[in-house]
Amino acid sequence: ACKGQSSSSQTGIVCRITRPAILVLNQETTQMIQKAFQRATYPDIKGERVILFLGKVNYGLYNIQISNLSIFSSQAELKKDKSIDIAIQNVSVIFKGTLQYDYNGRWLLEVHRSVDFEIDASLDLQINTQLNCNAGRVQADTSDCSLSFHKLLLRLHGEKQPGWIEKLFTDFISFTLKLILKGQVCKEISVLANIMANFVQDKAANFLTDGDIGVDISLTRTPVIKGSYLESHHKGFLTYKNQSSSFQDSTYTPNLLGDSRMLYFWFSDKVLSSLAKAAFLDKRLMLTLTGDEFKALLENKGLDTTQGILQKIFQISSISDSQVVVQSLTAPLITCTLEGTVVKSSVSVEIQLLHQDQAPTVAFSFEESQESIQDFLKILTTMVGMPVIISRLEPALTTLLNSKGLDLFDIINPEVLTKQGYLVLQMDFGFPQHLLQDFLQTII
Ligand SMILES: CCc1cc(Oc2ccnc(N(Cc3cccc(OC(F)(F)C(F)F)c3)C[C@@H](O)C(F)(F)F)n2)ccc1Cl
Repeated sequence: ACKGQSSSSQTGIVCRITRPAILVLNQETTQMIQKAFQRATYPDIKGERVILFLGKVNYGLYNIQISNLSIFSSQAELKKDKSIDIAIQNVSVIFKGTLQYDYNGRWLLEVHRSVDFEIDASLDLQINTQLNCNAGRVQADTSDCSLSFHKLLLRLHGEKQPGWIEKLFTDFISFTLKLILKGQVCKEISVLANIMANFVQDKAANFLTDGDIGVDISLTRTPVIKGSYLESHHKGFLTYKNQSSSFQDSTYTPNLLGDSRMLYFWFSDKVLSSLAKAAFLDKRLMLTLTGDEFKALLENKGLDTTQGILQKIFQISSISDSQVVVQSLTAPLITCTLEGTVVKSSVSVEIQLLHQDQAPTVAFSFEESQESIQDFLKILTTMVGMPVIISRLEPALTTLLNSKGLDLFDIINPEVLTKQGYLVLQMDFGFPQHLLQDFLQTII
């Protein structure tokens, strides 16, 4: 998936992240950079130089470790059709280690010295991240990563050291050290960026999976970066029992979404319909009410159970040993319109009598074909059926999404808008402080 331009007729879901969201996510940048510096390893720096009056000197900086790190500020901005540019100012880091050097002194006396040092560095980082598509997954490319140093000072512990060391450090060692720092830190940034991209991809796929029902969120094109937003385009195809089904003609165009809210999700209603179809195939679209529940529902909707057809239903048996089974007979068809979401499905309602020692028997069954009770069915459906279904569906979906960790996210003022052929979710979010911390702890 993804090579070359979009086969946008295959796009079922679009995720848009706008500049306000980038600013919130940028607050997490410093933690990521700190993690990159901590993960980086700093190899020993060895060399030999001929020093005036001393002859050949062998030196080495060993066991270079970070002893502390602070980051002043960072900015992130979206560069149209190019990258997400992250600038980090005033990273100040102190390295500790041991400097060892030896040379042949006067009268061929061998001199071996080992002295602890601190290197005090302060630098800026510039990371221009490109988002690519690799086998249908988002890939972050942070190879355009540069460090610029304001300060790089060597401090030696113990008694006053000879001046030539300072010069050696300034003229040679610091050059090598800058190269090592750039190479190691930028490598770790790239590793972390791709760990994050994989985490989001896998977590997103998990969000959209329950049992045998899943959504194929492979990218259908390289993520798009504009001045005020970035967005990813996903197939949105249904996978049910590991079989994938596709659909055509989704009509996504960028002007369907705004850029004032932090997060937008565009869903073609074909995605919703295929999910409803999977739920139907998975025998999830059925509801069983006890006779008492059913009666109470009718009564608190003001229906008189002592008249007409209801009277017939409730007189035949002691209501407590009966149940009402409501189920879809066909896969529901979901379409989105300006007025709202329309669900078309034929449904059967059966009133069954429960018996001690045998399977329930059907006392009444309603299907939309019966003329005589058409009006009654209409009333029953709108006044009782729909509210009951919705009142069961909401907690079920909430439980499902919370079981995936949605409740970890601080979602602000979410809105659901339906238009002809698609549905838009738009929201702001607060990034939960601990979420990234907990995640970074899991990365060694
Ligand atoms: C769960 C949201 C979602 C993610 C999808 O798939 C992917 C895959 C890779 N990246 C993304 N991005 C969008 C996005 C926005 C908000 C949260 C989110 O994931 C998550 F945080 F909720 C969790 F799953 F980790 C993913 C990012 C993509 O847009 C970008 F920026 F990389 F280009 N989405 C497809 C549909 C839906 Cl509804």
